[in-house]
Amino acid sequence: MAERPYIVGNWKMHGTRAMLAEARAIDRAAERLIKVEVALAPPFTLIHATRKEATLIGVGAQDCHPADGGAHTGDVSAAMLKDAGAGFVILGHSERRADHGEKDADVRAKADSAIAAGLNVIACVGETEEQRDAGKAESVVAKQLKGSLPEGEGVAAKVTVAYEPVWAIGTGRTPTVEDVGAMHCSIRKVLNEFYGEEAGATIRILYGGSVKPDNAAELLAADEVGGALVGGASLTADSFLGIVVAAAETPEN
Ligand SMILES: O=C(CO)COP(=O)(O)O
Repeated sequence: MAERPYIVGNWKMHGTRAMLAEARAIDRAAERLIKVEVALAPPFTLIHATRKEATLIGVGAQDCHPADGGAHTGDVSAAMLKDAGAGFVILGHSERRADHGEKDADVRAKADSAIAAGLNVIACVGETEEQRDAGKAESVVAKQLKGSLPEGEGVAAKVTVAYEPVWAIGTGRTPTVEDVGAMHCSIRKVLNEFYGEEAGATIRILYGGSVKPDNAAELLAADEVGGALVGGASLTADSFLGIVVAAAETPEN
């Protein structure tokens, strides 16, 4: 894979303005770590301020509404995110699927809206522990991809996929490197079928779920892993930069 590894911090529902110091420190270090593409997805309330504090790294959001605007109290449109300084949006995270009942079709509608507004999309997929134990992990993920990825000419260039096994999020447990590689190869096959081989091959597939500085190197070296989507370990510059450094040192895969 020719592209730089992509390391994205998902701050979830964490962070007040005090966290901007972390964003600044991450941004400053990113200047030296040019072999890695670094981004943060803070909560909505910090997007604009993060964009102003951190000028080198990518800044994105964690969700958007599928409509352009209108009577949707409490929601935020893709165009508003763009206006606030976001360059991308994470969609279909398992916490949104669980907390808000988001279905694949909702994720696709949001992705269409985000791309129309000029944002890139990180589309999240992943199986539950029960599904993995039943031997259905790859088929569940393939179905999520086919149902939630945006379609259309030129769209693949705007898409990143994040594989996040639900049982590995925030638990300290991770799949084996072999399992990550097998799943990422299976995702690559689906992407090649869905977008055509040329476009499908360019999409980065991130791994997410309990990525820490001490396990990042081996997870990032797994087959077809193009980076990481990091939750807990992205909340301090120290631990997040530990992962970014591991990515900078990982040979291309
Ligand atoms: O959900 C995640 C990132 O989107 C992963 O979270 P943790 O890194 O805290 O397991």
